[in-house]
Amino acid sequence: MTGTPLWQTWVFACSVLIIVGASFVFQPDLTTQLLMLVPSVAILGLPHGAFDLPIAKSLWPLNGWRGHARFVLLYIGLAVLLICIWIVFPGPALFAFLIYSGVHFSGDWEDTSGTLRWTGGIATVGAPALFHREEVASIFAYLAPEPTANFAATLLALSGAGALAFSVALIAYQPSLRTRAAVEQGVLWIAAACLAPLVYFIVYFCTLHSVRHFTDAITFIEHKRQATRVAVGLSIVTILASFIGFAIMQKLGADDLKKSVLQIVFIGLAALTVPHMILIDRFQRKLKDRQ
Ligand SMILES: CC1=C(/C=C/C(C)=C/C=C/C(C)=C/C=O)C(C)(C)CCC1
Ligand SMILES: [Fe+2]
Repeated sequence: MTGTPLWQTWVFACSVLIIVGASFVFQPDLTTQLLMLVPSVAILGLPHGAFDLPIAKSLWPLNGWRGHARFVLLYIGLAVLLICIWIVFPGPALFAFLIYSGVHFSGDWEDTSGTLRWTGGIATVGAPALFHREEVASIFAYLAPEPTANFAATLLALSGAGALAFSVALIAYQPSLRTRAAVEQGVLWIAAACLAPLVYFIVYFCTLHSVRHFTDAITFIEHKRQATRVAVGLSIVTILASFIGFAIMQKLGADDLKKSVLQIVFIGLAALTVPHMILIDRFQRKLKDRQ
């Protein structure tokens, strides 16, 4: 976005530096990565989704409680529909989710040249697959049949390689592209290379994507206090629910249960992010029209 504050780049770069430093002494296994993922996304990631209702209000007139209820029902209904679609067609659903996520994340570099915007979008999902293809494939295998999961991870790795080569060439030959976006994407690649895929995702999602969305949303929505209270409340409920869920999971120690909890976390996240992505993309278009 035009006038994106520079402190956001610093927050991201410093977070990556600290986490990469910490990863030399502590390399978490998948269960620990999940234990880190849920509260981090709840504390730093979800608030950007919790602003969706006020954002919707700035886009459409949601009159009275009926208007609000209609929006919430549509939002949750769409998420439930997507969970059903995922259960019936897990393979195509995973592909659609990855493509839509890349498009959504490319919005983080909306104020930059078209090409760097797209290399950034592809890098967000392709970079971890390029360096840790096997690990990404095994996470995807919780979400879709194994051959599809493998294929998706390989395709992501190839797209990541393409995006990396293309952006390096672009930045080398076009000095005008040596912008803040180029620095952020460089940091993103370092994070993806050095960190486990989920840890990389936590750092990118929480300290760049979410911070950027959150700052834009808070600038434009009305009733900031009320919206912030809803966002904090939602995060607290999610944190409590996830801790209780994990405590039960650890106690029971059942392998199948662990798998189903993983599926609930990822498919639930995927389903909730689709109505969020549609809304945010509309919101970003509106912001662009205003400028
Ligand atoms: C599961 C998974 C990945 C993809 C996550 C995605 C695609 C998340 C999208 C979230 C969205 C779109 C949030 C919107 O605000 C990675 C990074 C490849 C690493 C391996 C595990
Ligand atoms: Fe988002």
